[in-house]
Amino acid sequence: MSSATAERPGAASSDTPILALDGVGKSYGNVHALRGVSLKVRQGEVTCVLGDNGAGKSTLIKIISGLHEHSDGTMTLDGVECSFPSPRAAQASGIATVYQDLALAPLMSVWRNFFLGNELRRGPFRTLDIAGMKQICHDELAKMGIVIPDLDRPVGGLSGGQRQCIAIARAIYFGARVIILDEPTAALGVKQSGVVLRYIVKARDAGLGVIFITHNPHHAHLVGNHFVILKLGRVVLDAHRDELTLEQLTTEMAGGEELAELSHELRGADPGKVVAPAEVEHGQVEAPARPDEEEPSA
Ligand SMILES: Nc1ncnc2c1ncn2[C@@H]1O[C@H](COP(=O)(O)OP(=O)(O)OP(=O)(O)O)[C@@H](O)[C@H]1O
Repeated sequence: MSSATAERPGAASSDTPILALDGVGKSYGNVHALRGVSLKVRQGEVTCVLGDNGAGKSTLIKIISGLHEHSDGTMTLDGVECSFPSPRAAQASGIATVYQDLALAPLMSVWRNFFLGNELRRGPFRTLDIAGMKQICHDELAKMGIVIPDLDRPVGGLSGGQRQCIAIARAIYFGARVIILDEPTAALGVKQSGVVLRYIVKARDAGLGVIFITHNPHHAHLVGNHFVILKLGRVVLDAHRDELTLEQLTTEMAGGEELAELSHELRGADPGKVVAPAEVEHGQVEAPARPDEEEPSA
């Protein structure tokens, strides 16, 4: 397995995915967090990775972003086998990760955050090029349709959606080709989620390969080109947009046939009361006994 830092991958044919995982597994001791996961990320597409708690989404992000190495399978970048020994190596290969906590400094201004750790300097004394940074920050945000009237404002005073967009714009400006978004809409209301979803579409249309990690099939279906559902570390669904309706995606996410069967059972047990599957799933009500399990009456 070659290191991504050792050589920049060569020219790839247009239908080669930017990033591909083939049979990737990851074990922590005897816990198999991921097993046989295959995934293709293409330029100008949004690949949605959905899954419940413990499905393996964070582990997948960690492998692609260079925090953890995979135990099995292969990962290729532009068709060349690779692994990322560190987040810096992944970044150098054009893979940027925007985590939920965003790695933004809330008390610093918008433009300072945009350049955090990559400040522009000029002149013999290498002084900060403040005017240059503000101009670039303004232009880059404007290019993606983000209007923030005062770039000197602390980032902490902006809405969650705006903060997400700044973190995404920053990653794109600093050369990302693949951008991993870790549940970017999870903590947002409907309106703010809309801001971020529009921005995901802009990143896609700018030619990036977007990996959108989410619990929310509605958000995924609005922007996704293809959908992968993880369950207990395995891929249980991999489908393109034209193969899958929102209803099918929602059903698959909710547990698919298992949940339908349970719902059917519960209705059968007491036709007068329809128990929502979600109530059972969240332990709010106990599943009643199946009619065929009931004690025979005396
Ligand atoms: N460092 C670790 N050591 C041991 N087990 C781990 C470790 N990290 C994750 N796991 C296990 O691997 C499985 C997948 O976890 P992971 O965090 O990737 O899931 P997830 O889909 O991101 O879940 P969530 O949405 O709750 O964050 C879980 O069973 C988890 O307990």
